[in-house]
Amino acid sequence: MTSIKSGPVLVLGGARSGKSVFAEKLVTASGLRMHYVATGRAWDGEMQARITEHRDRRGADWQTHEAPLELAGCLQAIDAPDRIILIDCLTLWVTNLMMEERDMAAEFERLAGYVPQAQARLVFVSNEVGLGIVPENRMARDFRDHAGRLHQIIAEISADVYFIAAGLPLKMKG
Ligand SMILES: Nc1nc2c(ncn2[C@@H]2O[C@H](COP(=O)(O)OP(=O)(O)OP(=O)(O)O)[C@@H](O)[C@H]2O)c(=O)[nH]1
Repeated sequence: MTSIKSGPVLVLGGARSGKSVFAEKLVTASGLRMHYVATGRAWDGEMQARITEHRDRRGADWQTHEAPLELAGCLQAIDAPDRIILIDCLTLWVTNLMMEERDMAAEFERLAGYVPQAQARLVFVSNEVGLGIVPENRMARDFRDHAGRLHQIIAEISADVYFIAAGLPLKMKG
C-alpha cells in the first residue's frame, strides 16, 4: 500500500471511482490521529444513506467534522502535528460556496494560504468533473471551471497527487 511521506496529498477521481476508499487507506496507514472533514450535507434521503455508509466504513477511530462552507477555518481549528485530516470532498465544497454566492477566488486563496502552514497531514479528495462534454447550462460550466481551477491550485501545493479510476490509483505527482 502506498504511504504518506510528507506534505499534502490530493486524490482525484470520478464518482464511485474508489477515491474515498483509497484516501481512507492512506490515512489509516499513517498511524496518526484520524480526522475526517466532510463538506457534504444530508440534503435528502439518498445523501443521508451515502453518509451513513461512509460513517459505518470509517468506524469509531475517526473523528468527524462537518464544514460545508468554512473549510479553512475548520482545518485551522483542528490542526495539530499528531493528526491527519481527510477532506472529502473539494467539489462539494465548491458547490456549497456557489450556492451561497461566495467569492470563489478569495475562498480558494484562503485555503491555499493555509495548506502550506498546516501542521497536520492533509489528504484532499475531489471529483474530476472536467473530462466529459461541455455542460449545456451555465451553472454547470461555472462549476466545472471552478473545480478545475481549485484542483490546479491544490495540486501545485501538494506533495503527492493521485488519479483514481476503477479503484486503481495512478500517481501523477510525488
Ligand atoms: N455531512 C457529512 N457528510 C459525509 C460524512 N461522511 C461522508 N460524507 C460525505 O459523503 C460524500 C461521499 O459521497 P459518495 O457519493 O459516497 O462518494 P463518491 O464520490 O460517489 O464515491 P467515491 O469515489 O467512492 O468516493 C463525501 O464527499 C462527504 O462529504 C459525514 O459523516 N457527514
